[in-house]
Amino acid sequence: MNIEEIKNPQFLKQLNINELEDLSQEIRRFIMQSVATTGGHFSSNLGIVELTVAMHYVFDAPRDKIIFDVGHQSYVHKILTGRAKEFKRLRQFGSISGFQRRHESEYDPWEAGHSSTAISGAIGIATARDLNHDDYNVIAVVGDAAMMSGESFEALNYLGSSKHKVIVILNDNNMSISKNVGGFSNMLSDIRTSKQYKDVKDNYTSWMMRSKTGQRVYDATKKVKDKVKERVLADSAFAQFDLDYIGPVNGHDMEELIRALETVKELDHSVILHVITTKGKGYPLAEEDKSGLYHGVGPFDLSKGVIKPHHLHHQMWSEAIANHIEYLMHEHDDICVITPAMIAGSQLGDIFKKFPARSFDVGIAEEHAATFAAGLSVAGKFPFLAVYSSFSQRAYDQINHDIARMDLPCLIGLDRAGLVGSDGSTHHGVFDISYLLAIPNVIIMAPHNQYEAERMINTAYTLHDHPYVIRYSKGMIHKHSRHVTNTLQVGSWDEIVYKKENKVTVVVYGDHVRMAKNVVEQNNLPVNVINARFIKPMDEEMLKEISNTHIIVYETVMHKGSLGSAMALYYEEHHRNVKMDFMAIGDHYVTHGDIPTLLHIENLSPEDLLHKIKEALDEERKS
Ligand SMILES: Cc1ncc(C[n+]2csc(CCOP(=O)(O)OP(=O)(O)O)c2C)c(N)n1
Ligand SMILES: CC(=O)[C@@H](O)[C@H](O)COP(=O)(O)O
Ligand SMILES: [Mg+2]
Repeated sequence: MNIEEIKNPQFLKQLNINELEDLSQEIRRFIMQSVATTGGHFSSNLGIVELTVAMHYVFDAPRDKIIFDVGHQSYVHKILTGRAKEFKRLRQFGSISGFQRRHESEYDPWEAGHSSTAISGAIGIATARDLNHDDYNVIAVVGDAAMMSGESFEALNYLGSSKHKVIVILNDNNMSISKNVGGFSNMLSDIRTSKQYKDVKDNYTSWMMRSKTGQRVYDATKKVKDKVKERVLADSAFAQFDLDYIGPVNGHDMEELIRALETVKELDHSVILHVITTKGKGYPLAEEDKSGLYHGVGPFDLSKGVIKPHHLHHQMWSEAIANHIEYLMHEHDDICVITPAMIAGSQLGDIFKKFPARSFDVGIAEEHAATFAAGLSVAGKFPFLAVYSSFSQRAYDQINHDIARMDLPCLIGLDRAGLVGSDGSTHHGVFDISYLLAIPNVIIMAPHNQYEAERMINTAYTLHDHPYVIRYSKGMIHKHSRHVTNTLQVGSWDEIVYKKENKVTVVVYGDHVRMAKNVVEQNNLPVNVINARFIKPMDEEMLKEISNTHIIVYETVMHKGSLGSAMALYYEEHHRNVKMDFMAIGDHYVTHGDIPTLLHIENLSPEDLLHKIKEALDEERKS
């Protein structure tokens, strides 16, 4: 069959088990070839092929609502719902997102990108369904790592007492991006491997095979399961939530999956269906991957596998920051490192190998990560919390209430700050300055090169006086092997280009310092470039010095709550009438795509900055 010709999943209901299995293999091959060409989320989608085909065989989307938690594993769903042709331009500007998006399809009733929202959303939809006296099914497909995040537990707790039926499918591949962590994960492993469960599963599965209807199977096996529940499941989380549980079911056995889905479809109450899958199924290198190398991939050669590009002279910001933290950890044993499930993305692998006693992966639990850091700090440790800017939004109150209010010495590394590109609106790190500026005691830093980053980290550790935030993008920077040990004056800005007679000043920070310097120097413009490397506190001397020039503040964050807005407030409070232009993101979400294109559509390209500078120069000439 030509996968790209699939318009909707209705055809599945005419297929027999063998045909469904053959189709699954074709879809798996399509995903391998397509994602290895464009990049995207690879192993999660390879592992969920049969489950997604079986769901669309048993349920009737779009009337039945199928929600994928996070949504990075919804490629099979998108292929079955008429979007296969778009995979040539997956996650590119103007084409389909890598997550469920409601504007894309009626088959996407929900959308996400951040983890652990599916069950809460599903309960809301199911409640509305019953209030409207409607009767469709609501299915939330949740990965084992997403299941272990706070919001999932809040929702499960509520679901146990709610009369609005939701089918929760736990897609358990025992992997987060890298190895899953935590007590809950260990409990799932016990279920997955317990002898009692193996016996029941084998018998249960054969009972299910013989049955004609799911309900009879369910009734027939209920007694056995209650027995098993007493022995194996009694202490399992699901039993504690007073939620019914069915499984574990082999997530690559089409017949078993269909039987199980038909059973849960007929039940008159909420249920957790536990499905065991293999992340990366069908591509051995991905199946064996425990480090997250095949979770999110760039384009790669399937015959060779993902080869981590060795950046001889360049490195990602994450690497530069992690390398310097590691360098300090050798010297100072009070430094601890925390990550909420992003060891690979935050390049912390070496630190976890070298300092296992002082490195903590807390799973998808940004709230816990931040307050855990606060606890370490009050007890005399110096925590480095590495967290993506957009994921840190989950920990707003913990940073505010547990860290800043107690004014605890620590360092928060906000990775993926600014526009991230293909992950799109849920992942752009464009809100952190807005949410941090209002929080007292927090010091916000944005380095423009490795040396400045290392000096900032040294400053935070040496002064040991406040919570410091250092924000850096997904971009690459020049790699220096030598580490620096000196510090910076907190709140000091830096004159990259400065002449007293210049009438226009560009204020930038982070990656954009180099861009602005290039624009000014390549066009030979009489314009100052100021590196506002401390977003908070600002450099008040510098603010006064440039206040008689025409100031252009350029940043790739939301304008509301930006550095520019803080500067305008400062000048207003100090009764200085200053000409200011603001180049930042307006009151909307930025879609997915390559960064140059996104900058262009946001009027934030280097060309846009050049145009703004020329306008300001003209205005100054005329005045
Ligand atoms: C709040 C939040 N934190 C972190 C992430 C990054 N993230 C995306 S997928 C993922 C792992 C998901 O594992 P699981 O739920 O088991 O799904 P699988 O990929 O194994 O199918 C993580 C940590 C996120 N999307 N949202
Ligand atoms: C789905 C998800 O949230 C993560 O996989 C994220 O896409 C990782 O982003 P990076 O690729 O920037 O590490
Ligand atoms: Mg998983």
